[in-house]
Amino acid sequence: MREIAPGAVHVPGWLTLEEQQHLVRACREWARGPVPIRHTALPGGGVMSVQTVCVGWHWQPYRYTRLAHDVNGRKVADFPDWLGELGRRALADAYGRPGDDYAPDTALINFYDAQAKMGMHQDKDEKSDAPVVSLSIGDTCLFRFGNTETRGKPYTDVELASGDLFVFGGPSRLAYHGVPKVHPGTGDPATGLASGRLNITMRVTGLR
Ligand SMILES: O=C(O)CCC(=O)C(=O)O
Ligand SMILES: [Fe+2]
Repeated sequence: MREIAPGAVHVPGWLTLEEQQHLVRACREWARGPVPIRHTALPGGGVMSVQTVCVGWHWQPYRYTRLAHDVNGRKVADFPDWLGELGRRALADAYGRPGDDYAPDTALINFYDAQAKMGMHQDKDEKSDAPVVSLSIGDTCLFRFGNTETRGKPYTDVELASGDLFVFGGPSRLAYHGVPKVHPGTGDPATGLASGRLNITMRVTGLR
């Protein structure tokens, strides 16, 4: 366990292999629908290189909706209780305090192939300051965790490997972060993911 910045904690190897396998199966199911995984279209006309599917609430730049207007208009899958339970355990382990009051209501599941990246951004479309819980499975990536003021330095580069937990909340909740690189072929196919990287972030939207 390492504190990267105040409120930002990296816990390597947090998920068991069985938990990773369970998450891979769940993500594969969500990727099929009711709202299929897609490269999110950006307002400027571009598309994201990662592929994303959401549960609980659908995220499209730059808001959450119940219906996926930018995909097929359908309602995304419900946020399952077991995922919230995993989120509470993650928070408790990362922060060393009870996570009982943490009630994530959305998860974004990102799939990165060998070329995919994510630019420096803030997770700021949530109307709650509750922490973000991030789980990684598959290929290791370079995760860049910065500051709340600018996309640039100072930042800390962290390698996120399969099974790693990263939590950011408190003074780090609005820190810029991104994924400049995925290291292809570094994941263990025993997770059920033959190639690429999965990242699952749980959040509290603050919406109802
Ligand atoms: O893939 C990651 O580790 C980060 C994903 C992320 O920042 C996001 O979905 O907002
Ligand atoms: Fe993010």
